[in-house]
Amino acid sequence: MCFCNKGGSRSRVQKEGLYSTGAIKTGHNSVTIIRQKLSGVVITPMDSPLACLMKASIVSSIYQTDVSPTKLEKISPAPSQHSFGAADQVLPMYPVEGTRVLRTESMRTTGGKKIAYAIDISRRASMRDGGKTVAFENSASSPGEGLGNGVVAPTKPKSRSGSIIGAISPVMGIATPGIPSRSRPSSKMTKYVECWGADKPFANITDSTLAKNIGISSLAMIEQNLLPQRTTCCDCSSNSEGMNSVTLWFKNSALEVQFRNQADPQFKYNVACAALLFILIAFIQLLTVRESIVLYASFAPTLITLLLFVYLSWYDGHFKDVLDSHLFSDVPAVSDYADNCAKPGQFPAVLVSGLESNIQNLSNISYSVQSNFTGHDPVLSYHKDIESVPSYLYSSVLTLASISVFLRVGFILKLVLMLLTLVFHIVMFNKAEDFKNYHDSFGAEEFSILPFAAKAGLVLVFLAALLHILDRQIEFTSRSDFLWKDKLKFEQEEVETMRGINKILLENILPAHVAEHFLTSVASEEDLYHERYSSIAVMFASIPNYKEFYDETDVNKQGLECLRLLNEIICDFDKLLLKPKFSCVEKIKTIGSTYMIASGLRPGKEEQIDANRKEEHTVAILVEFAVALMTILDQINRESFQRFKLRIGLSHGPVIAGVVGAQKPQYDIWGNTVNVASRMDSTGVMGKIHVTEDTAKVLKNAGYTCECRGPTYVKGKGTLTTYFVKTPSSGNAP
Ligand SMILES: Nc1ncnc2c1ncn2[C@@H]1O[C@H](COP(=O)(O)OP(=O)(O)OP(=O)(O)O)[C@@H](O)[C@H]1O
Repeated sequence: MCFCNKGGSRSRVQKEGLYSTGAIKTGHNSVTIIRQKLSGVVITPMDSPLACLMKASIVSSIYQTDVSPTKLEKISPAPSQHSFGAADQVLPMYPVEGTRVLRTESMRTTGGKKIAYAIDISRRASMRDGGKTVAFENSASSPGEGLGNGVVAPTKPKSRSGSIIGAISPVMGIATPGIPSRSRPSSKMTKYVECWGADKPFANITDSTLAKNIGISSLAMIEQNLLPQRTTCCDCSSNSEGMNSVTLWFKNSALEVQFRNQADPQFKYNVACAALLFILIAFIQLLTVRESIVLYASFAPTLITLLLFVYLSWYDGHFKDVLDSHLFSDVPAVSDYADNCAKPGQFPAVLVSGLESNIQNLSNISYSVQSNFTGHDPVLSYHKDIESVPSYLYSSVLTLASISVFLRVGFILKLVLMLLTLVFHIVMFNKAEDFKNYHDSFGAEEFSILPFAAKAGLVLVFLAALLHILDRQIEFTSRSDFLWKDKLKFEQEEVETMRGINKILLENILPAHVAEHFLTSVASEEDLYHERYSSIAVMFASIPNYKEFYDETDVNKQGLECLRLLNEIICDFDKLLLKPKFSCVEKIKTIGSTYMIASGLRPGKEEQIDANRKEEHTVAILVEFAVALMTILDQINRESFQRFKLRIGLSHGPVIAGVVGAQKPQYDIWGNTVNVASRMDSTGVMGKIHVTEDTAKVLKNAGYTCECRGPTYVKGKGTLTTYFVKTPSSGNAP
């Protein structure tokens, strides 16, 4: 096998980001092979500062000394000096810049034979840097020094959960990516886990306790950080974090843009109310003011415009299509209105209120002014005119109120509009002859020193001031609300992440459908979780010669290196489970070096398939899985110079599945089928799939060839006729 990364060469190390190989070979030949392998390693330098630091950490972990990046750079390449001698020989270590990090464990002795194995730790230490790796070649030295002494770089097994937690750790505040935190849980968390009982594991995982706690902490956070301590309009700005004290704009411009672009679901109601108000004011004025063509002409355009905007705001989606397709396709401002109208601070909003407030009043007042010049039968209409003067004031009041209430823009723009309205109205009041007449007729008794126009102006100024204060207060509240929601959204995301982690953790230790049960179950449901299956397939795949490999010596850190290799094997087996084809295969557990799996454990799945076909499928898929396991192990053997072989036992039939345990609940299956499958393994032959007669029948129906083994004594069952399934490796593929 070649480690080269050229062309289509099959390098397991390069294909998968996680690997260490171990090799046990006997005698000098094996060592030579290792040497050949090592000299074929791809040389790829790491050049970034981060890479240098990583190099340093790797080197220091290998040497167990502090190696700085500078020191590392000084290490000269000497690939030609690989030295592999006799098994016990002390070999020098040469860090080779640009080659894969490799360690050659010192030789170990098993059964009088000298054994060596090499461990590639480059991937395990996650030393990848843009596809480049650094390599060190080493061999044995005295115990306690260098690589040859069996000291292993402190690499972490990359578990599924580990990687997941690592991936989400920034959100959760877990510092080390990819490494599950093993720190003691907080007392709150401990109490929470203590609720898990034998009868109800994972209890409370979805109940409201956690949510309540989160809710309380949210409220506390809101009180502390968001809600102003004193919410009077005068000092609200001083308490506002992140807001300009005068304009109340957010200091963060992105947040400001976000705030301004918020959709306003109330907009259409505001437009409708503004239109209604206009119609009412117009109606009142029609009753009080002398009718004339000028009056009607001044109302008409405003009314038409307002009604158009009401229509647009209520039927925006539909009308936008019409606008785009036919009427106003050349007028972007109009055709875009449908999109914009729901956002406060947009042009149409200003226009609506502006039109409504000003045109209507201005037209009325200008009519009043104008009536003095047109001389509309002054004798007859004199009394009517001066009696209608207060209605101008009331209309102005309503105008200011409509600007304040219905106009969905910032309070500053509202203030500007109100000031403009005020100035214009006061000027018109002063010019209107009717106001003077009214003052002469009715206003002389109270504050006669002030003309009625001035009194009206004062009223309007006070009103505008009051409305402005209210506007400011409302805007402050809505901005605080926006900030609050923004922070709450962030916290909500965290809660969602927590839920996600819960789910992932559960799904990592339980089959997905069982995890789902615990995540969604309610307290009233049955306490002990269990399922009965009439026909599932169970498989035990053991590596009998792993026992020979396993050894507890100083060289392999009291068995740690052997365990590392087993972990690699199991991890690779686990990866198979992720294939869609094996989605119905469930890993139950590992027992020592035995891998226990079952298929058909998903209630409700494949219901469309009839019972016989389902049975065939569950058994056949396990055989396929077994073949895949064998292929994987062969590959590992090739790369790590091992001779591991799988011995597989398979059976099918009814089982009962359930979750047992309180603090560490475990999903498991029980029944005669499981016992028999286990016995098929223990009485089986290395490299073969051993099955019962019933299972062999099912497999034959599914198209597999089974070779009768003959009567086999099975403890607890007596003598059974058993079969070996023919697989590609056994020469006769089905
Ligand atoms: N859920 C399970 N997980 C792992 N192994 C199991 C399970 N159920 C049964 N086995 C294994 O199946 C084998 C057969 O079980 P059985 O109950 O027939 O015999 P036993 O007398 O309990 O086992 P032994 O004689 O090996 O001690 C046992 O070795 C047992 O460990």
